Amino acid sequence: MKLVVEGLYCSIEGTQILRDINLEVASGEFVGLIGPNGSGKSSLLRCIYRVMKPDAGRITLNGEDIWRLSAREMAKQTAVVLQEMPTEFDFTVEEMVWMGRTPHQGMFDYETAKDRDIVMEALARVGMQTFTLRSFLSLSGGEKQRVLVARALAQQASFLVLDEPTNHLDIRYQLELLELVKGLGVTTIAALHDLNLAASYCDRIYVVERGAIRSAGVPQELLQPALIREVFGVGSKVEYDPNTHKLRISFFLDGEIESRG
Ligand SMILES: Nc1ncnc2c1ncn2[C@@H]1O[C@H](COP(=O)(O)OP(=O)(O)OP(=O)(O)O)[C@@H](O)[C@H]1O
Repeated sequence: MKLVVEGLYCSIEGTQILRDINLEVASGEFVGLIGPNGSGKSSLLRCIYRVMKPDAGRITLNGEDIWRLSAREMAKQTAVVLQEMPTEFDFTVEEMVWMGRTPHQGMFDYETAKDRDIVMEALARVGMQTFTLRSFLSLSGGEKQRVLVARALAQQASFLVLDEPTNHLDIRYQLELLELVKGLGVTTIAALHDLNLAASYCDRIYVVERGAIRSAGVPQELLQPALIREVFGVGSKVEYDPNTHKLRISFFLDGEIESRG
């Protein structure tokens, strides 16, 4: 599944939030969005998963304008994991994950053994298989996050949209979740605050700044101290770790190094 965003403009209540956004996620690619608070990452993702209608521009999945897809087709193709998913009613963990199967079922279809296997496997993959009957609202933030990832897995979508998916997770689950998603080989776009995680898992990264794409590239070329300073206003040291073959970025505020030295 290939995502293309072309010339996207979006405003909320008369204020322009996104301007002239152009980006692509190739089939099977894991692309990250990074940028300061309020830069427009979530708004861009909202346009991509079709809850916000742009003023201008086009978003296509495999060449098809997403606004021409039915809600059901859209739900079959696109799974979304947000930081805070508002839930009006309390469901059990299992029920939450079953919702991922809804777009695949007809109106009079019963749950099949295959659906059940998919749901249980999704729960097992995020380590939540012993929580099936627990109330979703009673879970910790990280447990909720893992259930929402299980729901996305159960949906078996070919395009994943993740908005800060590691927000509530402890370090082990952060790594496991990103390994898991990466291992699916599904086209993915993810807003990530943690630049080290972005550097480790993204094939390419777009930098969002004040509602526009400032730059894009592979992590090793893009994530340089000069860019990090200009975008995030902090100093940084970027090193290549020969053991993990990943970038390791440490951050400091101006004056910190001198005052400690
Ligand atoms: N419903 C809304 N009404 C008014 N302004 C909004 C609304 N939603 C978002 N904005 C504004 O749009 C801009 C972009 O917000 P957005 O949430 O997309 O940024 P973000 O990069 O995801 O931020 P963060 O890193 O803090 O999550 C911000 O200035 C925000 O205040």
